[in-house]
Amino acid sequence: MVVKVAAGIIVRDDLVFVALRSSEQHQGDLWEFPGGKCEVDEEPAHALERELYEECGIEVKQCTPFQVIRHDYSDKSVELHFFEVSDFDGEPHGKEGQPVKWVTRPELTQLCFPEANVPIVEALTQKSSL
Ligand SMILES: Nc1nc2c([nH]c(=O)n2[C@H]2C[C@H](O)[C@@H](COP(=O)(O)OP(=O)(O)OP(=O)(O)O)O2)c(=O)[nH]1
Ligand SMILES: [Mg+2]
Repeated sequence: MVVKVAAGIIVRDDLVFVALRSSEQHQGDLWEFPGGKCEVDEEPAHALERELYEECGIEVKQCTPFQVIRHDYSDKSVELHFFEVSDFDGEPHGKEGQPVKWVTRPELTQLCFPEANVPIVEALTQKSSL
């Protein structure tokens, strides 16, 4: 079974917002682009809006599909729908108590992300602008 996930690359002023997954979560203690699993029959864009409100307290105003990545971890297969989130209402924060930070794109390469995120970090650090 493949788990469908929506994740948001929240950008503002050339900074990207990232959150730390808790140790209890799958791929725990690694940095992530906030998001979560799509519910049954839920479109990824809708899941993105729902998850970013639940986890970061923002309302997405503008988002663009960025990349879809299918990845098989040893214990789980995921299909990650990444979106660029370029406009939103509210100030992103760790609404569920998770550590969060804004980083420059070069700084993304210094952080430990789940394996599936490697192509995303590469794309974000190679492009001159998102
Ligand atoms: N949100 C997010 N998940 C990622 C990223 N990279 C990556 O491999 N994943 C994986 C880890 C998980 O297996 C899955 C996302 O699940 P999640 O734990 O965020 O789901 P959720 O927010 O619905 O959490 P929960 O209700 O099950 O606790 O996708 C990423 O950048 N962001
Ligand atoms: Mg989540």
